Amino acid sequence: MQGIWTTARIRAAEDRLLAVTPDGELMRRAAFGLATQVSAVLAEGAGGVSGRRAVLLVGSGNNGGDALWAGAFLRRRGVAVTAVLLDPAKTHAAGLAALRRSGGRAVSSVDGPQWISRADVVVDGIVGISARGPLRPEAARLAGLVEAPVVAVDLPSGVDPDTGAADGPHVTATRTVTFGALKPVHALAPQECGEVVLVDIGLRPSLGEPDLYRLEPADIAAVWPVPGPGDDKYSQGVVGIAAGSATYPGAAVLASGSAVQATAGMVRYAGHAADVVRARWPEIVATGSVTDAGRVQAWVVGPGIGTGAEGREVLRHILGQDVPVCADADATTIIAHTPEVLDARDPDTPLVLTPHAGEYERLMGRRPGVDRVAAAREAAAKYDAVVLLKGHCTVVAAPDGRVAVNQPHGSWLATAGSGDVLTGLVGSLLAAGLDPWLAAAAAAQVHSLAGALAAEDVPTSASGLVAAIPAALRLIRAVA
Ligand SMILES: NC(=O)C1=CN([C@@H]2O[C@H](COP(=O)(O)OP(=O)(O)OC[C@H]3O[C@@H](n4cnc5c(N)ncnc54)[C@H](O)[C@@H]3O)[C@@H](O)[C@H]2O)[C@@H](O)CC1
Ligand SMILES: [K+]
Repeated sequence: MQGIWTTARIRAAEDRLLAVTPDGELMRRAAFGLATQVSAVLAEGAGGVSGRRAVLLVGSGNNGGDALWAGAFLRRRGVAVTAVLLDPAKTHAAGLAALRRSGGRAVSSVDGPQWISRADVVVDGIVGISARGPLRPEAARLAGLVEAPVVAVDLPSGVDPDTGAADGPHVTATRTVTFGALKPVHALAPQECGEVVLVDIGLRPSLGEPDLYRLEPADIAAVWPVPGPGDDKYSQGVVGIAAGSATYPGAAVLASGSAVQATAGMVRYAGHAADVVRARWPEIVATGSVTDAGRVQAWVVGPGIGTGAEGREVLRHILGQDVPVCADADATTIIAHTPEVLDARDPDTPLVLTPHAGEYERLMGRRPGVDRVAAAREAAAKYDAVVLLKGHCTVVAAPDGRVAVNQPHGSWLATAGSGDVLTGLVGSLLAAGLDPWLAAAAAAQVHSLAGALAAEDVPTSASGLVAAIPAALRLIRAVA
């Protein structure tokens, strides 16, 4: 699993490492890695390195120092380097001296525009992990003039390092070069960061346990259930799907189909869309009611069941079965409006909730806000459940504090019925006995990958998503 650390933890680790490292050594390592990446962007975008023009946007902190030192390294490779100093009196002195010694130029922000307009690459050293809030007006004005590819130092300035919030003027980078460890911004603001490159500066041993995680293909491949020689249809876990209605059978077909595609075990369906489900997926054992569905190892409940008395009874029955439950869509609304249905649940039985922002508001009485990690954690604690908070970057929080952030593959999942597919994936993994946090996080990753594969650069549908699940799993197993 890829670890991610909050800036407070990073700074504490940096302090420990700085105390045992020669002066300036960490910044030198960071700047060298940065210069290598700027050269690569020049080579790709401007067809070469020597003779190309780099402009550094330099703020008052060490982030600007990194940019200046990188500028000195770039000079050695024949790059024409101009530093635009946003706050000349507070510029990192050693970095500026190094740049000047190497033959680089420094100008004030008044002269910035003429250099920015001719740049082949712009290096964003405005602010790093110590800053909060959007770009100040002068930096925002200069950043707004940039047309060349941008390499962000540590993070795109103006984006919040710990929440990824980009709710004011900010830099949007082609590539972000970060040092020592990934910070939350890199997982939570992928569009602003562009490609993220991690430069090792020797920080890892000082860091301790991560604050957040991102599953890598190998993590998913390691836990995704595949049948072994001793398996039969029951031994791999049977998932029950309580979804859809006679009028709206779509949710039932999508959630059930997703479960069929995800794992090799058995899928049972219970509800008013049994005929439609059976016709679309003949391998499913379908009945009209949850009370005669037969034994399952996990339940998916909610999409399209309605929020009235019948839906409430279905949910209450399922929560009382002592098997893991993924409660989605209408089930979330029922829980929000009549939390006493949760009394039917044995507290030791895993529950996964999968709210989008609107359902989150119903559950918690407030919008998730900019700190989506904190929002998911709070809901997980309140409901003693794994909470999968949907969004461009899905956040999965467990009641024990573990948080995973999903890496999106485009925005193809913004399509009707996409959530039903995700629920089916979560349910089939719960039935296979996965840890519920891992099940939700792995399902979210496979879901977004399936979306990208189904779309292939043109919009897809939820049905396309269901069809692409095997391809997503094949790809994950291939790259793991
Ligand atoms: N500490 C270390 O060991 C290392 C730090 N490194 C670099 O140092 C950076 C952190 O440096 P600093 O702690 O000096 O902080 P920053 O470079 O993030 O700059 C903070 C400064 O920016 C100003 N500022 C705050 N908010 C602002 C805003 N919204 N707009 C404009 N200016 C604002 C403040 O005056 C503050 O002095 C990292 O991001 C990384 O780039 C790297 O060199 C690796 C090693
Ligand atoms: K920056």
